[in-house]
Amino acid sequence: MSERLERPLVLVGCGKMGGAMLEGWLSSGIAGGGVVIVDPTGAKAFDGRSGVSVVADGKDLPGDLNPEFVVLAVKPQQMDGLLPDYSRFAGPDCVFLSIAAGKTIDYFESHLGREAVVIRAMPNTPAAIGQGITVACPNAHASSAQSAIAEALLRAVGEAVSVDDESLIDAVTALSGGGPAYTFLLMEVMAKAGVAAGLPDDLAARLALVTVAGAGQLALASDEPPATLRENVTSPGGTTLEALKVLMRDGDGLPDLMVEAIAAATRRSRELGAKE
Ligand SMILES: NC(=O)C1=CN([C@@H]2O[C@H](COP(=O)(O)OP(=O)(O)OC[C@H]3O[C@@H](n4cnc5c(N)ncnc54)[C@H](O)[C@@H]3O)[C@@H](O)[C@H]2O)C=CC1
Ligand SMILES: O=C(O)[C@@H]1CCC=N1
Repeated sequence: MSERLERPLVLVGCGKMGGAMLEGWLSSGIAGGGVVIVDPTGAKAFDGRSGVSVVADGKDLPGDLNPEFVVLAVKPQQMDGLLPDYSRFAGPDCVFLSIAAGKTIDYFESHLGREAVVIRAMPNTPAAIGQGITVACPNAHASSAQSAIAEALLRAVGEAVSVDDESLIDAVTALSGGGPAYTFLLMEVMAKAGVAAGLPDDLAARLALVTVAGAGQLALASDEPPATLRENVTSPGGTTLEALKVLMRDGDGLPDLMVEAIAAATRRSRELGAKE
């Protein structure tokens, strides 16, 4: 990887998502200027790691700190209260990279100053094992060099896609941001259905877990689209077809349910953005 930060990266919020991304950045060595974590919990999993320091509050950051990136990874509802502590960094040399659901570029510009360099991104938790996917949208102030470093940061934890149309990020949040939860739910309900069909709990849980994970790996490794891979499992007159008749039923089947679910999450992302 050629892009590397030379000045500090400040990570504001080191919870599930911020921590997952930080793990990838530390193992890739991309944060060449060191990392300062701001988290009231003390980020115990990272405190003491090479190149990492931790403070409990943005007000405790050194006065002469000159970060290259400030990554905002707190809950959207916490953002209003803490942004004033970071507005002093806003300017052409510092990128604010937000992963908060709903919070728009305009929101950050209005709190940090219209000149702030802002990139709104939406990652997902498989970032913890380097298999996430993030979609990012930069504002007009982000230079190509800054966008390239942001992309390198995101690639350190999986795939990264850049879009110019920010309005796409709400649906991205619904699809891939929350997507791991839907997949884990699939594992849970498949296991429960297996138990209902007579399998012991442990065996059903293992079958559901390895089947969903294996199917995902197969889909990633294959040149065929998921629909073809599905058809490959579905023997004419066989067992899978009977299950799919239920799952793909018009009106109350999985396709209609998923459209409704993704629409609900997209709507919620827009609502979170609308709240100041
Ligand atoms: N969990 C997920 O799957 C994803 C979450 N996100 C976004 O990431 C953000 C964080 O979500 P999670 O990591 O799930 O939440 P989390 O609750 O695990 O992490 C939030 C962290 O912020 C810390 N925090 C609270 N107040 C703070 C303050 N004033 N200054 C600094 N740190 C503070 C908390 O101690 C906690 O460690 C949210 O905005 C969410 O929309 C985005 C994509 C996926
Ligand atoms: O549920 C949420 O609001 C966050 C955004 C995507 C995944 N988790």
